[in-house]
Amino acid sequence: MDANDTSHREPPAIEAVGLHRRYGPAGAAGFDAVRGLDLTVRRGELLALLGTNGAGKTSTLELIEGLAAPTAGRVRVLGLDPHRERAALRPRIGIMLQEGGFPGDLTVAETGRTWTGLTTGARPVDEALDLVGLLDRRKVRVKQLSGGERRRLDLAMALLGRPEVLFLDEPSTGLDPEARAAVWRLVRELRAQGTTVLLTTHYLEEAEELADRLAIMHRGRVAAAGTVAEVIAGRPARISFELPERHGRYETLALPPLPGAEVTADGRRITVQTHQLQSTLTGLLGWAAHQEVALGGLDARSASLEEAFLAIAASADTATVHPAAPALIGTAR
Ligand SMILES: Nc1ncnc2c1ncn2[C@@H]1O[C@H](COP(=O)(O)OP(=O)(O)OP(=O)(O)O)[C@@H](O)[C@H]1O
Repeated sequence: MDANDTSHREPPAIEAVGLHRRYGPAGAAGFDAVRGLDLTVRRGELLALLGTNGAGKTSTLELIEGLAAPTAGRVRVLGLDPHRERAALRPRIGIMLQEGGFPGDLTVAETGRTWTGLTTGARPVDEALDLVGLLDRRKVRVKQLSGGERRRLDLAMALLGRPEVLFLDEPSTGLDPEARAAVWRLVRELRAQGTTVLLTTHYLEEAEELADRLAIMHRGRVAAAGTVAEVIAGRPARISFELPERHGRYETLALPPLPGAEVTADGRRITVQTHQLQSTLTGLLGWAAHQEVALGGLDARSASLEEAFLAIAASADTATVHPAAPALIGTAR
């Protein structure tokens, strides 16, 4: 057993097992937004929850934050039931909502004083405002803040209690690049100080920059989870190009044998997926040179998080995948 492994001593920061959330009545009139979700976030870890639109991220987050009870399954945060034991848990967690919705007539400092009552109050308001660069805006009314400043106020309020677990719901949406970089620096600092962070984001780059591990949701479940390398592992590299058009038609071409590769054709555009990028590319380029075929818009890339995400998003679609070459590609018209 790993000497640093404390999992046998204390429960994980967040643990969800077989989580379900249903909106509406049983039967066809209702909708299962979360369908048997399993998720573990270790203490001190930053986990990014990604997902296709409507995958159920917000519905899941609300269960973990205790804002709603699951239809079935079990969720624990710091060993507590976040819905039933909300009063005990609330001061130990920080929640940055997508829309903080603070009253517009209160000043930034007044908002901090009001909000601090909901937390342990461990961090002074001015310190939280300073962390997000809003200290000099403390006397400004919330309604006078820019969109980006409001987002930073949302974050400052989530930091008031020096939370053990921090929930960040799309923290950098609406921020300009400079403010985003500042938020990322702050999140890294908090993580380095031992704060557990569960972050939802639509930006794959944000997940790659910040997360120890990530989980990709699709249709109410976790479809893939692990480090970026683990999520990408096993995904094929991709080569794409266009067949040439000659004399108003494009040619019927027999691609060379590309062992282990999968070839798909969409008109003239050919996509080759392979786990041996170098040898497949070598075979393809050698063939093209020999046949004197120009491969238009040739693009070859290793597997990426974006590729993995898109593959998961498309997984319910019925993509036609042909077996490996040799294959007849192209249609003479
Ligand atoms: N109150 C509700 N009643 C019925 N269906 C709902 C309700 N809230 C959400 N849904 C549906 O549940 C599914 C999951 O929604 P949810 O907001 O959790 O997804 P999400 O992953 O956060 O999406 P996005 O990334 O687009 O914000 C969606 O199909 C949504 O339409």
